[in-house]
Amino acid sequence: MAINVLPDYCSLGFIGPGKMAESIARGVVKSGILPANRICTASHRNKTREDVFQSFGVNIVENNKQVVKNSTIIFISVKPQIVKKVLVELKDDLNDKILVSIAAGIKLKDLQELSGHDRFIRVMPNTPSAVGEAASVMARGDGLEEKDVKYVSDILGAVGKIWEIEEKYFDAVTGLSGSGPAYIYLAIEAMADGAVAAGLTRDLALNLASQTVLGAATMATQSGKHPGQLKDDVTSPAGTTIAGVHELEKGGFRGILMNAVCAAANRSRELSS
Ligand SMILES: NC(=O)C1=CN([C@@H]2O[C@H](COP(=O)(O)OP(=O)(O)OC[C@H]3O[C@@H](n4cnc5c(N)ncnc54)[C@H](OP(=O)(O)O)[C@@H]3O)[C@@H](O)[C@H]2O)C=CC1
Ligand SMILES: O=C(O)[C@@H]1CCC=N1
Repeated sequence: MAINVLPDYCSLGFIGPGKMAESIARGVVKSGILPANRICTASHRNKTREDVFQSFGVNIVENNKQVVKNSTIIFISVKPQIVKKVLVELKDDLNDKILVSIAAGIKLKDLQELSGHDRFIRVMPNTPSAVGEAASVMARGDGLEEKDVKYVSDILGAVGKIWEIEEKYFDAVTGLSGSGPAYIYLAIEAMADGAVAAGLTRDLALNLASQTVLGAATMATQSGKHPGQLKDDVTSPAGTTIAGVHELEKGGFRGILMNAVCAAANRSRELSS
């Protein structure tokens, strides 16, 4: 897919040099939509985070206010509990900047009220942004021009897939795609553990488990078949797979995954109250 390179006057800043900011910044640089020298963040307390961002060319500036000054598009990438503090701190410097909040649970209405700024887009990304495979959603605030939304959409489109949705669905999305990579990492680790128990080396087991998840996800997105059909295609009568599926069903695998998504969605709801 061709990437729309952002215009020269666009630059990107991250308030909060954490894991999610790093994933987006890495994906952006990898995609070529914006060079690393037009991205900045400020280190907070941890020098290691500074080193991580600098290792792929991102500028480290003195403080959050400097991030705002240097950037046309600013990602608020601190923990939800810190959002209020940074917005109050930056309130007087925001002017015509485009703000993007990725904080779980914090509503557009509150972001706008806390900052006195209405050019806000709320996004729920996920960490596969780092490798160009994010699943992100966005909802726009009141004061944005169409071109502002397009810049943000182009950035998120460069690091994966992006859907614009109604804000009321954000908690469910957070429980699914925001938190979901962690569920899958657990599954990869556990499948590899099973294979190690069955005699494989750890290295081969992890490689096979990861590639199996990648292959299955690619089938689910590209084959046009329902996941139930894809599962049926793997399960031969009286074969190995149905024996494994039976164990998963006895353990309540599907119910557990549903509960995990609902629990994370509920936690997102709690963060907004
Ligand atoms: N991780 C994920 O997969 C996803 C996260 N999100 C959202 O992204 C946001 C960040 O999460 P995540 O990256 O995991 O968290 P991290 O803890 O990795 O990142 C938060 C960063 O903000 C820094 N920070 C704290 N206070 C300030 C401050 N006053 N000014 C500037 N920086 C500050 C922290 O520094 P220090 O540690 O030194 O305090 C840390 O580097 C959250 O709101 C989360 O809901 C959304 C989708 C997915
Ligand atoms: O765990 C969290 O709160 C964040 C939001 C979604 C993924 N990570």
